Amino acid sequence: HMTPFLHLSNKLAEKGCSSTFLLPNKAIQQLQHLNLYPHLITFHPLTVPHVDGLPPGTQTASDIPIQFVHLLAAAMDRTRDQVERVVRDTKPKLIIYDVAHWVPEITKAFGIKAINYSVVSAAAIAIVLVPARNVPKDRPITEAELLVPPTGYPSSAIVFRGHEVRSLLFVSQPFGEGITFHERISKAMKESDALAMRTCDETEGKFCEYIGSQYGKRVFLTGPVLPEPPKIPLEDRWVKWLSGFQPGSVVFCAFGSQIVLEKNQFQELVLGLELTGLPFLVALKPPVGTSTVEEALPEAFEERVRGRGVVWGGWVQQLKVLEHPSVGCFVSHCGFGSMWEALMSDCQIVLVPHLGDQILNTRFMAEELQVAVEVVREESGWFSKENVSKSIKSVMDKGSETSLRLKENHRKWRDMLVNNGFMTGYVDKFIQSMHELVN
Ligand SMILES: O=c1ccn([C@@H]2O[C@H](COP(=O)(O)OP(=O)(O)O[C@H]3OC[C@@H](O)[C@H](O)[C@H]3O)[C@@H](O)[C@H]2O)c(=O)[nH]1
Repeated sequence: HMTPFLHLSNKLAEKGCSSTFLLPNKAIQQLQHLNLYPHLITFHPLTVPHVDGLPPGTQTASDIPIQFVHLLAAAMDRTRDQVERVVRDTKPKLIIYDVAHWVPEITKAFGIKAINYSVVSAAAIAIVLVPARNVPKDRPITEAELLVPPTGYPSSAIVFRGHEVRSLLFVSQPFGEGITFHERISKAMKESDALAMRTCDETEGKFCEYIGSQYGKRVFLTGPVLPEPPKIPLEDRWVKWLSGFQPGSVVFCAFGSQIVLEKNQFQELVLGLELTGLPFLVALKPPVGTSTVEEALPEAFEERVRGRGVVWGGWVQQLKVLEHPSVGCFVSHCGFGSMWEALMSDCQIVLVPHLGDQILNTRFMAEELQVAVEVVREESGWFSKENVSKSIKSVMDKGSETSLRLKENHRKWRDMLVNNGFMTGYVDKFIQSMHELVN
C-alpha cells in the first residue's frame, strides 16, 4: 500500500503540496527512486518494533508470508509513539492513513484532520467493510454469512460465489493485538474526518456512494493515481526475446507481488499456456515447497516449449512488458494495480484472481466493464489447463465475436483513462476537497 500512497504524494507534490511520508527504513530504500519531488516529500523512518512470532528484522509485508501479516499489524501499532512525535514536530494540516486505526485519536488531540484512504477497489470495501456487514463479535463469521452481501450493496454481479468466500474468512481473525481485521478497518474509517478512495466515479461511483452513506461521511476520489511509466527501458534480454515474435502474439502472465501457487496449480497454469500454441512469458514466484521455477516445471516442459515459451522466477518490469508491441495478452491475478495497468494497456485481458479483492476486481472487469474473461475454476478452487488455454484462445482468436467485443469495450475505457486531464482532474478535485476539510 505504500507504493500507491507515494504515487498520491507525487501527484499532490506536482501541485505544490508537501508531505512527510512515514515508513520503515527498509521501505525507504525500496521506494526512494519513486519519490519524484524530494524537496516536497520527506521520508521519515519508523523503527518497526519486534513482536514475538514475527521473523527477526521484518519491516514490511513483502518480507513475510501472508499468514504473518497480522503480527506486523501489531508491530505497526507499537509505532504509535513515534508517529505522535512526528505529528507534534511537523504539525501537518492533515494526515492521510489507512490501517492505523488509532491515527484519528492523535489528530483529534492535535486539532488536525484525518483522511482514511483506501487503495483497494471500492467494491471490496463495500462488500465486507461497511457497518451493514454484521460480523459477529463472539465467533468467526461463516461462509454462509459471507455469501450474502450487506443490505443495500449496489451490485448483483460484483459478488463472491461459492468457494470464493473462503478467502474472506480472515476478516474476523485477529489483525494486531486484541482487534480483528474488520474491527480495525471499520474503526479506521468510522473515526476519520473524511474517506478517500483510489478510484473514479465512472467505474465505481455507486460503490463509493454506498460507502459514504454507510459511514455518514464525505468520500473524496483521487482517481486511479497511476504514475508516469518509468523512464528505465525494458531489460535488453526481454526486448530481444519479445522482438522475435509477431505484433500482438505473445501471452504475458504475472500474478503480482504476493501470490505463491501450489506446485500442481503452477504446473497446470504453464501447461495451459503450452496448450494455447502461442508464445508466452510467465513471471511467477517459485511455487510452494520449491526454490526455483525450473525445478517446479512439468517433465520435459522446457524442451517442448523451447523457442516460444519462457517461465521466469523473478520480477520483470510489468508495465514495460505490457507496452511491448509483441505482447497481445495479459494473464493477471487482477490485483488493483495490475487491473489499472491492464486497462491502460493495449492487451487482451485474461484473469485468474486468487485473493478476496482480486475476485471482485475480476468480476468488475469481466462483467461490469466487459473488457476481460475470467478463467473458470471448479468448486474446489482448482483451475484446469484446458480452461486456461480456452480463455486465452477466446481472446486471442482475432476474428471471434468475444475477442472483438472485449477489444472494443477495452478501447473505450482506455481512451477515457489516457485522456489528458482525466487523472489530473481527479487530483485537482481531491486537493480542493482537502482544502475545504481543513478550512
Ligand atoms: O513481475 C512483476 C510483478 C508485478 N509487478 C508490478 O507490481 C505491481 C503489483 O501490484 P498489484 O496491485 O497488481 O498486485 P499485488 O500482488 O501487489 O496486490 C496486492 O495489493 C493490491 C491488492 O489488490 C491485491 O489483492 C494484493 O495482493 C504492479 O504495479 C505490477 O506492474 C512488476 O512490475 N513485475
